[in-house]
Amino acid sequence: MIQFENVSKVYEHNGKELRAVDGVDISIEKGEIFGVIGFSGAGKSTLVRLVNLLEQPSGGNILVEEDDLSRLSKPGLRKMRKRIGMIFQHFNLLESKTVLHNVAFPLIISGTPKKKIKARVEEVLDFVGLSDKAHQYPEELSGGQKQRVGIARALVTSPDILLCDEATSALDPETTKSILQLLKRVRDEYNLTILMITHEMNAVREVCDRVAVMENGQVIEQGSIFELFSNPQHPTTKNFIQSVMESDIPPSILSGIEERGGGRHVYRVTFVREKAAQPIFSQVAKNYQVEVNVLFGQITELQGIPFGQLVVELLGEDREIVRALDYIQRTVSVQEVEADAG
Ligand SMILES: Nc1ncnc2c1ncn2[C@@H]1O[C@H](COP(=O)(O)OP(=O)(O)OP(=O)(O)O)[C@@H](O)[C@H]1O
Repeated sequence: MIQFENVSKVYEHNGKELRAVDGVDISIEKGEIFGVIGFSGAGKSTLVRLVNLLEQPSGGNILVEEDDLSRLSKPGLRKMRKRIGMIFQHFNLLESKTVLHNVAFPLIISGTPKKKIKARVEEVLDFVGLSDKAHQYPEELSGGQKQRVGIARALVTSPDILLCDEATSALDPETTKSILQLLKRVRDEYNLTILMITHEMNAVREVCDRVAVMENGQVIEQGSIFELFSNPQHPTTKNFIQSVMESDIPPSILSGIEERGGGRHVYRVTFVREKAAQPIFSQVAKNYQVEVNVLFGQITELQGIPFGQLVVELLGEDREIVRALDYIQRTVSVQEVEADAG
């Protein structure tokens, strides 16, 4: 549906070249919610501006289905703009206009007949749950309600792509959740393709099917949410995941390990899929002369798949521990924990 092929965007800055987007290859399927995550300055907004036709790439191609965005004729551009809706971090609503007028605005400027506008605005306001706010003004709404107006306005022209630029970054966690759920409904009921730019891993984890991690204009890693969370490769990806997974061992537990002799038999065990439910440790305790002391951990779900990490200490004779470890490693991934590394 949206294809980035070796896309670059170079700016001149103080006589120097700045590669805001640098050789990006991403392929987004129709009906997919695709996240692009990165710290400030990674190039995410530039990437969005290339899709919403505000800027031209310096190199490479962006295809929307069969259309190459840099080769569109003027009528082609107008048509493409209608196919792309956008929502923003600060909502970008017209403060002096009612909710109804804000949502109707894209149809008014495209010369849609009044009757059609009324019916379509009613429909999308109902979809976002704001039918009763149609005659209120933005300043009378909460942040979440304003973003709902933003979503209704983006949907009113029936686009098939929705671009979300930090759409939940100005909202509290509860409101964020409800907006993300609404975006999921947008995808499910209208079969839109959603490109979501964010620096919040929680938002990505909540709704995205796949994600690309950007740094210095480049995609450093991409894959399904499950792949990235269960087996991140790049330190920046690991950082983002740690921000939501609390995989760091708390200092009090680390110092306890140190006191007991430096973490020789402390391991981080990662469970995925059905293995999270397997009673591995009770088997270990039963079959080997080893006690299992669970120090820290959490089990969660990613895209409906169980995923967990436990930090365990194995107590017993060295020889038995080696045998027990061998058994554990046959089923799940095990990594030794250094007391000072976590
Ligand atoms: N019009 C421009 N002219 C010159 N440099 C630019 C321009 N737009 C962006 N940049 C630079 O390109 C790099 C990427 O910026 P971009 O805004 O795309 O990053 P971002 O990941 O969206 O960050 P943020 O979340 O802070 O907006 C930055 O170094 C930025 O300073």
